[in-house]
Amino acid sequence: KLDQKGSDHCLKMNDRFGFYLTKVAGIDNAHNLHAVHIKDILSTSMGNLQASAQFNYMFDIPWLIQQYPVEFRSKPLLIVHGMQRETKAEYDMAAMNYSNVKLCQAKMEIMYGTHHTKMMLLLYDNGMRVVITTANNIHQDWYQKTQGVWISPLFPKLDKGEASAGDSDTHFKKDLLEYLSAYKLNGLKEWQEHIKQHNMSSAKVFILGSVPGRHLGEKKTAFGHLKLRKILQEHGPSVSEVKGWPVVGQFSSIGSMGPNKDNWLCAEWRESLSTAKGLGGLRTADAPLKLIFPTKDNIRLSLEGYPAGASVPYSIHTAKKQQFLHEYFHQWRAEVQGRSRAMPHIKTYLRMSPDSKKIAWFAVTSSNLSKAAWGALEKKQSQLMIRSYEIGVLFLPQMFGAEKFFEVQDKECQNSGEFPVPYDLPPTPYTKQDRPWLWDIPYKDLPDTHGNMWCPS
Ligand SMILES: O=C(O)c1ccc(Nc2c(-c3ccccc3O)nc3ccccn23)cc1C(=O)O
Repeated sequence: KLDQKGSDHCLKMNDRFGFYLTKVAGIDNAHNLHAVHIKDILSTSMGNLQASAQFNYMFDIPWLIQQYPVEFRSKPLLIVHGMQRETKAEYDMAAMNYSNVKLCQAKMEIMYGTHHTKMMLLLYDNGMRVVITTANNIHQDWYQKTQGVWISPLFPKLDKGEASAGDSDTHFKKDLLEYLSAYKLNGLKEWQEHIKQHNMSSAKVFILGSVPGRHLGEKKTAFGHLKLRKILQEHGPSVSEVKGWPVVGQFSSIGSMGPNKDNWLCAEWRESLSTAKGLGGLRTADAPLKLIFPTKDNIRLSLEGYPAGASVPYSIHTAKKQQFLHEYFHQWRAEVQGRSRAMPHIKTYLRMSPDSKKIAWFAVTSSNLSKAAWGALEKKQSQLMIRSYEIGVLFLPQMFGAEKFFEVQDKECQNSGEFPVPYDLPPTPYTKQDRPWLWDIPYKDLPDTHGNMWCPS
């Protein structure tokens, strides 16, 4: 269905970028025309599935199996997770009911890391697809939230002796293989082989991966925010073109980033996201930073009500150590996509023109605003320490035949060149009364959409 040029005047061209939002229940269906549900991704219209691999943080295994068409439910399924102890045992138990399901536990050797990566590898009889998303493999992540999905083109199988390594200008295949080999898991070897046997030259996005470790030397720029810095240094906009353009970060959780902005956020991290091509030494005036994170009232008045906040785990213990963040906060507003009340679990990052009509690049990823996900430089900046597994994709205009920048799509129907940014630009600052959503304190003053209060135990 996704490759069919629908009759609906808006439907065509929506696979230009391969970037979609998930369907949201309870809003005008006009806002779901370009959106996808997990059942659409796994449907027979996408290919005759032979086997699949599902990378994620949270799994409801029976629910996941139900999302496959009945004829695909007994195909080999590899589940890659990072759970340990009781939760690992729960997953092992749940999988026992399905003889076609195998589990693969990612090694979590650095404290506080998570296996956050949300990715599907789909092997068909005539090729394969890679899908990178922000949604967990549980019902509520695909029900009333704003989530992002990138669906690759169908990558054809390489002929046996085919010379070309089947890679793209963005080194998509090489970077995906480098990411998977970093797990050092025998259980992934067969999928690394499947990827080697397919022609991925049609991939126009860059891979942004994170793998736990202390990455140095050549590997220092292979993952995390230094990978993004490296791509922007080489292929990004020129310094003169984006001088003073704001960096926008949008996410659903926030890690601890030190007592002031210059520890990591407005130094190392913003340095990478505001990188431009050319005169490396030329320090552009610091790029303005706009951070989009739901307010308490965004959550309270959302389609789900306060329970949406269970997926926005920002703790008061962390928040009170970094009040400086507050000045950068902006509300969640997505009138453009009819999703102001569909709380964000998507994570996106972009560089926006001052008039907010253009963007120099766009990234969608599992990475929240945290050192665990993006990495933090250590030992006199000689190594990048990352705690979690993450993956995302970066869109650069020139890879999609756009002149210099992407025009921001400012209404539902997308014209060819416009990029469908999932929320309203420019972002709306918090009011004086607004507070960031904190998930571990009670809210008993005002009821939510369903008339309930929030009393976390
Ligand atoms: O995407 C997201 O915003 C996201 C954010 C955090 C997250 N981890 C997480 C963790 C945790 C466990 C171990 C070490 C670090 C941790 O943060 N404990 C909870 C509890 C409830 C919800 C999430 N929790 C998972 C996701 C996700 O949905 O994948």
